[in-house]
Amino acid sequence: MAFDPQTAHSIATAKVFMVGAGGIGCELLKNLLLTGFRDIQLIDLDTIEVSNLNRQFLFRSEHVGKPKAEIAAQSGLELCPEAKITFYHESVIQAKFNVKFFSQFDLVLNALDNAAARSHVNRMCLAADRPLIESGSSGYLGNCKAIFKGKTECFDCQPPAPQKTFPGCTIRNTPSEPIHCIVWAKHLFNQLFGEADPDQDVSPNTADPSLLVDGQNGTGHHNGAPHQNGSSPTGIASTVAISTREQAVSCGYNAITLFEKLFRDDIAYLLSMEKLWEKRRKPVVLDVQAILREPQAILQEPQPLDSDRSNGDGGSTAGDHEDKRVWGIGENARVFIRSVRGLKASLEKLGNLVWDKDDEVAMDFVTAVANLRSSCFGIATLSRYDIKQMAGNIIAAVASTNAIVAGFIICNAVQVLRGNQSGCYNIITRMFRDAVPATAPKRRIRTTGVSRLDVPRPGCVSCSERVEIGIKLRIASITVKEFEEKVVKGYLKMSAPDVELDDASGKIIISSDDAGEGKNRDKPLAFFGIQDGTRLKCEDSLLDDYEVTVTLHNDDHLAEDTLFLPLDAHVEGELAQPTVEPFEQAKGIKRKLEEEILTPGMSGNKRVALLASNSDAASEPNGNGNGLSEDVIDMSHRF
Ligand SMILES: Nc1ncnc2c1ncn2[C@@H]1O[C@H](COP(=O)(O)OP(=O)(O)OP(=O)(O)O)[C@@H](O)[C@H]1O
Ligand SMILES: [Zn+2]
Repeated sequence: MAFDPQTAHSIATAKVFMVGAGGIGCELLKNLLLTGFRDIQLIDLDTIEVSNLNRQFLFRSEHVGKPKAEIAAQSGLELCPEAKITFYHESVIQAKFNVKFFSQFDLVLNALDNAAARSHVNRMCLAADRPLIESGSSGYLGNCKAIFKGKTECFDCQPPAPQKTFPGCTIRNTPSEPIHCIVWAKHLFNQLFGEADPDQDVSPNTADPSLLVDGQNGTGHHNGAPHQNGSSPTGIASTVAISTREQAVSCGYNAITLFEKLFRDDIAYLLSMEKLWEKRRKPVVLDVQAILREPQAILQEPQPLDSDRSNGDGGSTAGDHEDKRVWGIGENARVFIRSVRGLKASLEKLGNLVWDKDDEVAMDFVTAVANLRSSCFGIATLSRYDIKQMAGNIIAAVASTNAIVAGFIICNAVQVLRGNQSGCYNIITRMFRDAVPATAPKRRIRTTGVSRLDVPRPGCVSCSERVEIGIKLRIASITVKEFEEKVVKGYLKMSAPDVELDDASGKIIISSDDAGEGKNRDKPLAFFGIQDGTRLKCEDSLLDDYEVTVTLHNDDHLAEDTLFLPLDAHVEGELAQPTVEPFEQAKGIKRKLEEEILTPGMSGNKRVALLASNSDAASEPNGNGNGLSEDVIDMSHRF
């Protein structure tokens, strides 16, 4: 009833593909059906967890453990029996969902939670020339935008936001906050049980700039730092020259020996770097035998791990309560010993482990290690629950954000079906502190800013026509594995790459058939006769015609921590900016509405209605008929 007959017909006959049936996906499927969409295919690889139920309302407790895709389809059909809903309980990153598959849809809607899948669907839609509506939420922040091949910015046009990192010296030598010890604990996990990463060294760093005296490097005699293989002034032999992993292997992962190395010997070694502690509080060494002898250590033995422990965002359970208690030092020591034993057994059975916040033993290990290290440095210890939030970068999902984002997906979708690309917007919703009027108590306001879609970024490896790129790297040292992971998969975003020499030999360097298991992966590129100026042909076997030719430029002077540098790499700060700063505009309009329109004393609910109806009215003169004004509207309402 709300749409003109032509739009209503387009909606009823449109064939849409919805990718992801989680927080945004559940809202979106409901919206699609209520808007009149009747031909929907949806995909989700996951099964339903208890912690999903608070916001993923298509699922009920009896569905826990069942596929999200199946139950979403089933609940959707209950809501709208005349709809045709097809579901797939699997990953969208598969050869069977090829360009031909994507080509059958009028519209693809992403409701995903990870960059790899988003980037993949983005590529598939570009290859199939199908409009994509991309969306995401993180706490109170939500975003939705439409992507049209060659006309607007694609998902890969903007590089991902950099992850927050800490200086290596803070992590290895001078932690001062719980998060420093948590990061160290995760690095230690990888060193001991996972794939060792040289950037994640956990042993004392003798090259710490704080040790510099008279411009000398921190390994000399004049700076207070002992030689790497020498004895520290405490008389404890330094252990830093041997890798943490080698030491663990040589002691058979004996938990007590490891404890003594990590929380006694290495701390003593740090103490011997006297310069570090001139202006800082000195750490203390822990005595594991004394800690374990303490009666409270036995009394405070942690509860056995139970299976109903909350996974972070679910309801409250007995395990949940236990998770929020801060352990005593004896408990930390005992959990350390127990988790080292558990992880050692898993390592022997499964090979290298990957840290996962939802793996109970891995999480126990990180909690105990972080707290023990905090105890050495006089930093507050935290509960397992808090450490899990920080270690897992968990940001609580907010149902209202998902609902708003899913609403805007429909706004954009309807414009796509009307063939009105200029009626599609980049929409960002978030909370901020209310500053108006200045005298009133501060309140939190949700504001939604809407800006025009940006044009594609020239040189974007996903959406630009150019398929030739240049890359600077150290050909003699970068391995095939690093090239595949960081350049071909990471930078070129290929899911299942085939790489060969672009010459008469056509020698294969990386094959998608090997699935990352091929031999010679640890050899440097130079091993294959690759040299300065060699060209490589890279193809994604999951895409029919996505091929990039990469010219390799040798550069032995790249910064130590830089593996490669794309020749068209844009400098930070030069990134395309949104054409309007959505929040500034939204804030301005909100202020205007408050000053000019709202009657003082009006109740909260009426304000919401007035703001909403005023937004609708605002669209009239501009005449794009989508309920959104030409450049920006404000949908703010008060909480
Ligand atoms: N490659 C993929 N193929 C299909 N579905 C995917 C893929 N990657 C992620 N998904 C799905 O996308 C959905 C994203 O939803 P959401 O962000 O709400 O995640 P969630 O796992 O349900 O929630 P939370 O992470 O907060 O517990 C998930 O249901 C997830 O299974
Ligand atoms: Zn792009």
